[in-house]
Amino acid sequence: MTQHQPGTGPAVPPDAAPAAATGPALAVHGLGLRIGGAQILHDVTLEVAPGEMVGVIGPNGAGKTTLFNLVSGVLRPTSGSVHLAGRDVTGDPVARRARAGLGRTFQTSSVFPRLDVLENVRLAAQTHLGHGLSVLRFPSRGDAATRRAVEHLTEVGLEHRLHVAAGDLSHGDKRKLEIAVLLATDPAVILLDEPMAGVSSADVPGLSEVIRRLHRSGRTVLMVEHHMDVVLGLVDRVAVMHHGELLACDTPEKVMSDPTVQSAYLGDVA
Ligand SMILES: Nc1ncnc2c1ncn2[C@@H]1O[C@H](COP(=O)(O)OP(=O)(O)OP(=O)(O)O)[C@@H](O)[C@H]1O
Repeated sequence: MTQHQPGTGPAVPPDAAPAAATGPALAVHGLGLRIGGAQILHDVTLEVAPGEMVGVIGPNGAGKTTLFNLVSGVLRPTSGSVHLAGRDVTGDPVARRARAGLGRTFQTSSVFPRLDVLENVRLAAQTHLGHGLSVLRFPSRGDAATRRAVEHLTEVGLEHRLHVAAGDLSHGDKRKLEIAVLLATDPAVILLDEPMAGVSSADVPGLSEVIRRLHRSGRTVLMVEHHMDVVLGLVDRVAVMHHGELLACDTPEKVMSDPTVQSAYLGDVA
């Protein structure tokens, strides 16, 4: 098994924190968000170890997206902190967190539909390597960005679709492409925001396998996903949100046998 070493790519971001050998890759402590009179998120504490995959589940409105937005920097918490590899990034905007190694996919597709599959990933690789964001560069197969793009497209199983327009891919393949785009930026921690959203049931097993491979390659992943069977079959631990709080975080087996969690899903918890 290849162990991914975050930040060892050719272009190490100048403000990237050195990986803490023993500490969590991602830690949120006492995280809260209050908007007006409403406490949207309340005192969430969660740590994700390097190489660990944690799923975040919960009923609609539980606070999963809010947690992701606070971790990625889209929202600023009104209490608590976010640390990446031991570095406090609570006050950092999205771009700075991204440079520090936090990569995120979104619920809605974020690829360039008219560019082909290879170009989409090559652009991300080119930018990460410091070569700028231009489709007008004339890549050759030996080009570092192109090689990197092909490598990541192979990792997600799209190596046979390099010259298909991204807009012509199925939802499942678009999600794989988004993951390849993310990998091209060499993220230390990957946030997957509902990767199965809009994906046909026929595409779910293939996409699940891609996510499983991400995990097996040693990457650190935090994933929000509504498909419980998908989450429970993939992750090391599952965090259950309810009414803006973290109800439980443990192995899938322990969490699913927890009476509080069962009540939350049956709607019994106040
Ligand atoms: N900007 C905001 N202002 C007021 N309320 C908000 C705001 N953002 C989110 N909320 C509320 O906070 C709660 C949590 O929302 P959030 O979108 O995080 O839940 P979720 O678990 O991701 O739900 P879903 O599974 O439906 O996507 C919801 O009740 C939502 O209406």
